[in-house]
Amino acid sequence: MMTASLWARAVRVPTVNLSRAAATRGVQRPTVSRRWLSAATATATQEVADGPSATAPDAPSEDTETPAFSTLKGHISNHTLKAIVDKPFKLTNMSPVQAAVLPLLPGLSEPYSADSEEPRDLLVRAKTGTGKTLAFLVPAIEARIRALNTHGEQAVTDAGAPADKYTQERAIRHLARTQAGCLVISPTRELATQIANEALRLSSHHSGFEVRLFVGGNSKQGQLRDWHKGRKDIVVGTPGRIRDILENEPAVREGLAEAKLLILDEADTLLEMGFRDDLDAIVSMLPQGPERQTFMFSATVSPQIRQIARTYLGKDHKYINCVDDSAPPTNLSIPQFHTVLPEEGDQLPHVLRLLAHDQLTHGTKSKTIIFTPTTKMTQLYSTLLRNLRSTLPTDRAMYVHEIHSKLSQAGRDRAARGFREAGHSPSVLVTSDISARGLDYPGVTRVIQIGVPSSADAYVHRAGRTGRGKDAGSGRVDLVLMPWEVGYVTWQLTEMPLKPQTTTELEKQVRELAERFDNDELAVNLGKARKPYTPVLEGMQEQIKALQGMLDEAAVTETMMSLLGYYGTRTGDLRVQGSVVVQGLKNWTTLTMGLPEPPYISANMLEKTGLGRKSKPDSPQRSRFQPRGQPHWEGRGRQSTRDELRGFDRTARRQEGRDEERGYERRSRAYSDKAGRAYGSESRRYGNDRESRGYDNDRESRGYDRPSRGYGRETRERESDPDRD
Ligand SMILES: Nc1ncnc2c1ncn2[C@@H]1O[C@H](COP(=O)(O)OP(=O)(O)OP(=O)(O)O)[C@@H](O)[C@H]1O
Repeated sequence: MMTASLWARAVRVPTVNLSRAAATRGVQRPTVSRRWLSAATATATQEVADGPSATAPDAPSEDTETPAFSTLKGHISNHTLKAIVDKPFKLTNMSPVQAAVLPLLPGLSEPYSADSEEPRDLLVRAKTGTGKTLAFLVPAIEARIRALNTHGEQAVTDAGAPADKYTQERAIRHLARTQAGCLVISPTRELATQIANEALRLSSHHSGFEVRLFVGGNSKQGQLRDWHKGRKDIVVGTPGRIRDILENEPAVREGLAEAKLLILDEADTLLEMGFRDDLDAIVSMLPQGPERQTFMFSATVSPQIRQIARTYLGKDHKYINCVDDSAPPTNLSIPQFHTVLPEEGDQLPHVLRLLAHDQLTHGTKSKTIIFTPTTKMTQLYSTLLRNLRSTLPTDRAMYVHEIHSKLSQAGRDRAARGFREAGHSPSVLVTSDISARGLDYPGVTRVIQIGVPSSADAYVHRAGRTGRGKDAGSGRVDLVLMPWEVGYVTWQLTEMPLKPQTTTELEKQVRELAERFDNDELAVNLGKARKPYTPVLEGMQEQIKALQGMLDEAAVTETMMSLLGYYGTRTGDLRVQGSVVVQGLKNWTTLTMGLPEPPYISANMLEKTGLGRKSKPDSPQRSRFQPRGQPHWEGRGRQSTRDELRGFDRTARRQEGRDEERGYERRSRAYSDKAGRAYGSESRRYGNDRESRGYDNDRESRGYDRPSRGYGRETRERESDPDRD
């Protein structure tokens, strides 16, 4: 359990004012002890909206300890408090963001009144993994309970009977089934599902409380059936699916038209252009402010986003900033390293050594998330790692999961569940940025980022997948860069506490750990790890070489094309010429992936990616490794080869090499046939690999505390539906 000292070390906690209404009812302000347990590394500020970025007048200026949840007694309902301090959460002390938000209750959860002078809308910024979900769900539940009770009491008054329990309960039941209490929007399906489950856990002692989930990728009909059947206390969803349902389902529109609380989690993402249309459409169908209360939460809130946020928030909203702007935005206690590879070919061995280092440090508890820039890269790397498990101490005991947008929703759910519940075997999750925000996988020991992140904020959120909640203070982050990516650290990640680590340093550390492991000197449980490991480590390069001989050329080509697109918009951030990126990626195909020569890149393609004029005719970089000639083995991404060729590369190919294109296509077809025979349907190849089948059977049935109400499991059986998120 997170100790008070850990939270206290992270920030100073601002005191907060109770609403006038609460104060007049004689509710006591929770006591906040004022004591620092150790030197502060950051400060929290609480600002009045539109005011200067200054510490709130009542923020403590001396050492402060975070308050215990028990101090909320009388401010929140006993049932909610029980869920927090007893089962299922069992928490003792509030995190800084919770200490800033929750003492605003009960005033914060009161229905709108024109007389109210307290700000009711919140914009909240707090570091990753510090419990923002609870900080917004507790007020959401409390507001719902309060609204239901008020409605029930009113019904009794209207009926003229002083204590008519039946009338009261009937009125509550009717309201709960017809009007939604709160709408929570999150950018990804996984995060929405996670929030829905947290809401169920937090409301588990409130009899009959129900949470509805609307996300893409799952059957809309099923979600609508659930909607019509049950209560609508809290509704959680992704923007696309919620908009779709609001626009096309009058019953849902009616129910949500009365939702008095709107919560945007990962608000900065939702306020970016990609989601704004959906968001505007949704907001137009909800009650308008000030009747509607709006909360926005994120770990990253830029001044621009703050400006946009004002459009959706009341003029007197409260900005609660628990991040010290003069300190790094990531969790300081997590060691963060960056490695600039001497050459592109060092990428795969370095990543494998990082995994070996993690296993030799954490044993079977090793749990790593690897972020890659694109979906294709995620597919390719997960395949590579699956086939290179034998180079690691735990050999084939390691599970490799993958999550990206090309996977069916059932596959995504299965992978997320498998990784979340991994406990007795080392696990790796290879993922695109779908998993960068909000997801709370317990016990992640390390985050590896291959290539530069899409922004400094993306770095913060990715890094925040480790060192969370009770694990704050543990974990590690590694950023692995190709030689020409170094400028990103200098120019874009200046605020991050990154330390350089060379490939040679890591190599030495892993070698030393391996020797200690072989000599029985490592106090770490590695299960049935292979011993001695040192010879395996020495043979790693050979194994990589052998695998390269079997790699699917088309998969590598497609991955490179996706990387061209990714880096095409980032040459400014990297401070390099487009031609340097192009050459670097060509080197990656030969030196890391072992192609005998780099794939052809058309002028058209270069233009489309913004990487400049037609690159010089391919100047083959000689691979250090084995040339081709061995049978293909698994072609990730092959399915879309023809589509992609049609999309951007085909014209050029037609102009400059019809024969080549025909050959490429022929190889592609031949491969597809072979793949079909070998692996059956695509879904079997991508979703039902051996590992998945292995853990699904026994883990499927487990769930959260209330299996019948947990989200995310039933999706496996349902048809994936191509609706927008
Ligand atoms: N007061 C607390 N003490 C200890 N652990 C807590 C506390 N509050 C929440 N947690 C746990 O901390 C973990 C992270 O919480 P949560 O997912 O809400 O973080 P977050 O701030 O929303 O992170 P992100 O910015 O990545 O979305 C969860 O496992 C949660 O149960």
